[in-house]
Amino acid sequence: MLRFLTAGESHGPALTAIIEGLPAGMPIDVAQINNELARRQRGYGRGGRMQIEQDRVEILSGVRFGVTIGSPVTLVIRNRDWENWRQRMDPSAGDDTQPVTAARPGHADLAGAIKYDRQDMRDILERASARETAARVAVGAVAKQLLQAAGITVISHVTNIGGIWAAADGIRTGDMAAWASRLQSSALNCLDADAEERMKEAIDRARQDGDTLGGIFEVVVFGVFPGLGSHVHWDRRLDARLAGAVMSIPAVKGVEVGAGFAYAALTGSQAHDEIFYEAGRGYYRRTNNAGGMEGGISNGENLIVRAVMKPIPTLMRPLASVDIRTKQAAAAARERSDVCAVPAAAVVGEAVVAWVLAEALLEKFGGDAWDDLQVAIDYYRRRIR
Ligand SMILES: Cc1cc2nc3c(=O)[nH]c(=O)nc-3n(C[C@H](O)[C@H](O)[C@H](O)COP(=O)(O)O)c2cc1C
Ligand SMILES: C=C(O[C@@H]1CC(C(=O)O)=C[C@@H](OP(=O)(O)O)[C@H]1O)C(=O)O
Repeated sequence: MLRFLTAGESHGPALTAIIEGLPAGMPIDVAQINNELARRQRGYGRGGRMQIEQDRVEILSGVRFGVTIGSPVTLVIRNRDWENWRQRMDPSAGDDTQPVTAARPGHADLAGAIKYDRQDMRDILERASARETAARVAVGAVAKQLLQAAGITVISHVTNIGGIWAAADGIRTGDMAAWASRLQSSALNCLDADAEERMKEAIDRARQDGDTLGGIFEVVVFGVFPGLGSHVHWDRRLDARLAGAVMSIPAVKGVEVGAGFAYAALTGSQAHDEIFYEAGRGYYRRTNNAGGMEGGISNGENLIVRAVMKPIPTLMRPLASVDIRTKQAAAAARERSDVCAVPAAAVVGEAVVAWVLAEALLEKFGGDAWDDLQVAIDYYRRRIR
């Protein structure tokens, strides 16, 4: 069984992840993990924190000479900002003279303070912060390396920021490598250069107004063979597991698979992807409204998962709130913050999708030893050809 936990506060010393259940003998490329961490830090509209951090992973266990040995793998990402927060975040001593008491609508502050009986909402926001997604991207980067060996690649792109749509339909069927290299040069992880300019202007306007923006990103998975996930029980359905994983990204409020909510306006004959067969190629579809999954099982087409991110809750022109000490009206707390983080959320989306697929892959093929896994995948590929 493949599983992971993360720990760490946003302004604490470090983020930590422990991955258990990786096959022994799997090569781990640290540079590739760091590349994913750097991708998550990019994106027009991010705040001052990303100028401070230069996320890099350290591996503390489970790997020798670049290869897994079957024991739990510990990943650590140190917070450079910790030096500036020691006084207020030290685990053993210190005293915060600036408690956060005016809850930000849209953040975890108030609900978390009530639930955990905290008078300083920093005790909540430090862990609710999407800083945690750096650890998940490191974990996802390891999952991506596992998937690579099976020929599966996960990419993402931004389709909407602040209501501005980017044209990008071709990516769902085209050449993955070409899309990936085009996305590399985009400030917003977006394929439509005109839309990107308008999105950047909208982000500038929001920043000037003390406001924030959300948007939509899409994750596309190339090279998936049929048979990951299962129809036999609710918690084995691949679509359900992917939706849950993507919904767990802070600020994600909706997830679609394939045609998603557009299905409402289609008839059955328009909606479903007709089945064809060609010797050598096998079964295939000319459309992919299903987003590569039927009955909770991958069907061999590209996986397509979209998610909407709500606007960032911390506003420089704060909304009305209440001070939890006095119960008097107060402007919501202001902290250094992003104006828009949809491109970063898209990279996190790739990571969580990669993780779910890695889990499903090992469930299907077993995962004690790297070479056993390759043999099992090769056999299966031959069988379904
Ligand atoms: C990559 C990323 C960066 C984020 N940056 C900020 C930020 O700078 N300020 C903020 O208030 N919220 C930010 N958020 C959103 C909050 O973390 C999120 O809204 C909060 O944890 C409440 O959770 P919920 O929106 O899922 O209810 C970010 C989210 C992501 C995915
Ligand atoms: C630190 C990250 O994102 C943070 C997510 C976040 C939030 O409230 O979710 C608030 C901001 O943190 P800070 O208050 O330190 O500026 C973001 O920068 C990161 O993505 O690595």
